[in-house]
Formats: sequence, structure tokens, C-alpha cells
Amino acid sequence: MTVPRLELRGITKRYPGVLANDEASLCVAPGEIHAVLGENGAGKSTLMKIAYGALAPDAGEVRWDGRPVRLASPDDARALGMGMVFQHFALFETLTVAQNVALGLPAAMAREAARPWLAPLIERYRLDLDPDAYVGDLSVGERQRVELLRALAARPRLLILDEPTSVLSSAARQALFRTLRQLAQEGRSVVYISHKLAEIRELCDRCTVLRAGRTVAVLDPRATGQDELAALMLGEAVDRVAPGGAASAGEIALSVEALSVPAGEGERIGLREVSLALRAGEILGVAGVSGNGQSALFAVLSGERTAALDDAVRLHGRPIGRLGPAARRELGLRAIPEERLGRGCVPDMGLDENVLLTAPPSGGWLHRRRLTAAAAGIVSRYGVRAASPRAPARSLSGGNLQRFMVGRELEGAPTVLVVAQPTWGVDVGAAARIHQALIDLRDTGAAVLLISEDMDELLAVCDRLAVMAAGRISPVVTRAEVSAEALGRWMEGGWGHAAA
Ligand SMILES: Nc1ncnc2c1ncn2[C@@H]1O[C@H](COP(=O)(O)OP(=O)(O)OP(=O)(O)O)[C@@H](O)[C@H]1O
Repeated sequence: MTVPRLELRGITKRYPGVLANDEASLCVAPGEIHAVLGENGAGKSTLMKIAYGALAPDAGEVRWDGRPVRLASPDDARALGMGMVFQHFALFETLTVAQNVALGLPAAMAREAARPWLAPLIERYRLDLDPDAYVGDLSVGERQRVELLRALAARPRLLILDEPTSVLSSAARQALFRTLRQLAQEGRSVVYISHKLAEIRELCDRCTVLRAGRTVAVLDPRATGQDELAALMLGEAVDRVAPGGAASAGEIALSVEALSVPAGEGERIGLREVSLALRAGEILGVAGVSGNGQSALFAVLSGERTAALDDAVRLHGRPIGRLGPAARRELGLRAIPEERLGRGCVPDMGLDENVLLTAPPSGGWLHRRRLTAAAAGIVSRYGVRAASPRAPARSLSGGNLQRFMVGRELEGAPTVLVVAQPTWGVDVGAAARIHQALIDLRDTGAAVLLISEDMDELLAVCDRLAVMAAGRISPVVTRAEVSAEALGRWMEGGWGHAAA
């Protein structure tokens, strides 16, 4: 039998009130693409941080090439030949792509020497990045690709990817898969964490399933059905989303008219002549590869960025272009951004205090007990795993924080909801619950604008769809009229001919 490249034995890790890993194990062979699957909070990230030396286990052993190793820090793991792409970005915004890559390389590799082979590396992995661009000017999708590039630059013998495809287009995902298969053929190992069961079945040779911190199965994902995989990780079957009756769209609830805005901080593209009318009682999807103006669209609709003129944006017919987010919330508009930490939540504040962020108390009085009760309500209704309703936001697993934020905004009973990538990082069970919640909200007559890169998600819940490309928006089509080819063409900005 070949010696495993990486082996984790009996790993236990306890946080206050939570047993994140409970004698968990993982065994990855050379040249293998190995999936780690588990519901939100199952302990995947914790286990990976331990493998990568970012976290010390309370008990258990890490083995590399058959020998026990003590990893005091990620530097030790990198020195062995491990690379990792984290779910949350750890990039320097004031530095360029090339500088960020150089900083990620082991000191032994000449840093300046990175420059000449960087462009071919970007080309080879189809990462579509400018080495001289400042990371601060890049979109979320592009930053994700910088993280990936940084890991690949060190030529790792084992690469851990924590939900790498959540912000990739399907073409980029296929390119990534080709790359990962190539890495595996070269004898390198890949550990692949994802909630996307279809991807795991397409890409991975083996799959370790975690439930409540324990390893409950190691299997061949290709020989296991999707429903079976979901049931294994959740311990129960997943409810199917009921799309509900055909929506009877009502009055225009939110609209922008020929709006152009320059690219904001952290954006490459702004909005170019965007007109959009969202109606009550419908879910309108905005598809497209991130970095094409979606964040500018989100910002001008949520009020994070105000327009020069009041009537550039209208809510229920009322000009609101110059109103900020709080004033728009008063008028019934809620917005859920794609970045969870920092923008949607204050990481060091408790969940109860985070409720306060978008629901300030009436009369100016703070009732801590009421806040805690509100947070507890969201925690139970949206199945959020948290040590308590007062637990700091940063102590939640990524997917659980996303559930909490979606729940918090839905509880505000908005008449208009603008939401970006609502199921980024959530497991299949929670994704189904969030989709159902959006459909239920629509059925109450609310208008929902869903900005997403996930075509399956858009087709599952939207009544009408448009595509964003290069800061422009395509014609809007109903779900019945949608063709995958047309959408693909539109994502390249080619609706001039398509619409004719
Ligand atoms: N720094 C921390 N402090 C307290 N609890 C934590 C901390 N980090 C993680 N936890 C808890 O440990 C458990 C496992 O979290 P982990 O992030 O490993 O889950 P995960 O499987 O990666 O989830 P997801 O799919 O949502 O990313 C969760 O209950 C989480 O709340």
C-alpha cells in the first residue's frame, strides 16, 4: 500500500461550548483528489487549519509521508510542501498581485524571480489577472483567483482548497478542474472542500464525510448518489425546493433608469447605462461572472453608495438615490451583501449586537434581553449553529454566519430585498432553506433581486433573469425563455445580436 501523503489521526479540537473536531481522521494518498464534505459547522475548516499548522489540536496526530510531524505554524506546513487557499481572503490590498504572490512564497525561493514566470502561470491556469493590478482594486472573484495563484506559485505537493469555486464562473471552474486533475497526474495531492455535491462527484477520487466533528464515512463519490451523499452528511434527507405558483408580478418596486456610475473602491467596473425594473411579487435574477459591475449595482441599490440624483433610483416610485442604507431600510428595502465578515457583520460583536446593526431600536433605547431573544429566534428559525445568541460573529463557521445574516434581513419583513450570493458557502440543506425563504418572501408580495453566479440557483428560484457583463445589463427574460447558450453568450456581453 502506498504511504499516505497526509494523514490525520484522532484529531480533537474544542472551542468554548463547541467540540469542533471529535477524534476526526483523514487520509490523503499521493496523486489523489480528496473531497472533505460536511454540513456547516461540521468541523471541516478546523480540521484543515490543523493540517496546515494554523491551529494546534487538543489531541491527535498529523503525519506527512508516513512520519508524525509537529506543525507549529503554516510556515512549517509550507516547508513540507503544503499549500492552502482559505475561504476568507488574506491579501494585502495596497500591494499588487505579483507582490502578493511573492510574499506567499517560501523565503528560500528568490522573491523577485517570481515576476517572469507569473504571467505564464496565470495564463496556464486561466486566472485572468493582471500581475501589476493592485489587489485593493480587484473584485471578490479576482481576489479569490489571486489566492489560488499564490498557492500554486509555491508548487505544492498537497494543495488544500476551501470552497474554491464559490466565486468562479463555470468556464473558470472547468479550467480549475483541468488544472487540479493535471496536478494530481503529476503525483500531487488535492484536498477539496466544497458543498457542491455535483462538483465533488465530477472531480474527486475519494470523499471523507464529517458530521458533528467526527469522520462518519470515507467513500468513492462517483459511486455514491447525490441524495445519498447529502443524507450522509446531514443525517437526514434534504427537502426539495418548491418553486411555488407562477408569480403574478405587480407594481414596479425598485428601479434604476439609465444609471452610470464610476467603479468604486475595490472595483474594476462601475455601471454603464443600467436600467432595471424589479416588480413586487417576483424574483429577478442577475447572472454573470463577478467583477462585471455587480458590486456597484448592489451598492447603489442598498444605499451604500448614493447617486448624484435622487431619481436615479426609485423605491415604490419614490426617488431615493441620495438616501443612505438606514433611510432605505425605513422604507422597506433590505440588502444582504456577499462579504459576510466586516460588511454584513461586525466579527467581534455578539450575534445579538449584530441584530442591532440593521434593526436599530425604536425610541433609542437598547433592550439587551430583547436583542438576545431576537438573535435566538433567528438562530432557531434558520438552523444557525452557534454556542449562544451572544456568541461573537467570528466564532461561527462561514456557512452558519451566512444563515444568520440571511435570517436577520428576512426577519425585517422587507418589501424589497436585494441579495448577493446568498448561498455562498452554505451546505445543501441550508441552501434549500434559504431558497425556500426567498420564494416564500416573494409569495408575500415582496420584490427580490438576486445577484448570483450560480446558474443552478438562479434557475431554481428566479421568475425572470438578466445578465451583467462589463458594467451593462442585458435584456430581461422569463425563466421559460432562458436558454443556456444565450446566457453564456450574454455573459460575454454579446446580447447585441441575441436581442436583435
Ligand atoms: N474561533 C472559534 N471560536 C469558537 N468556536 C469556533 C471557532 N471557530 C470555529 N468554531 C466552531 O467550531 C465548529 C466547527 O467550525 P468549522 O468552521 O470548522 O466548520 P465548517 O465545517 O468548516 O463549516 P462551514 O461549512 O460553515 O465553513 C462550529 O460550531 C464553529 O462555530
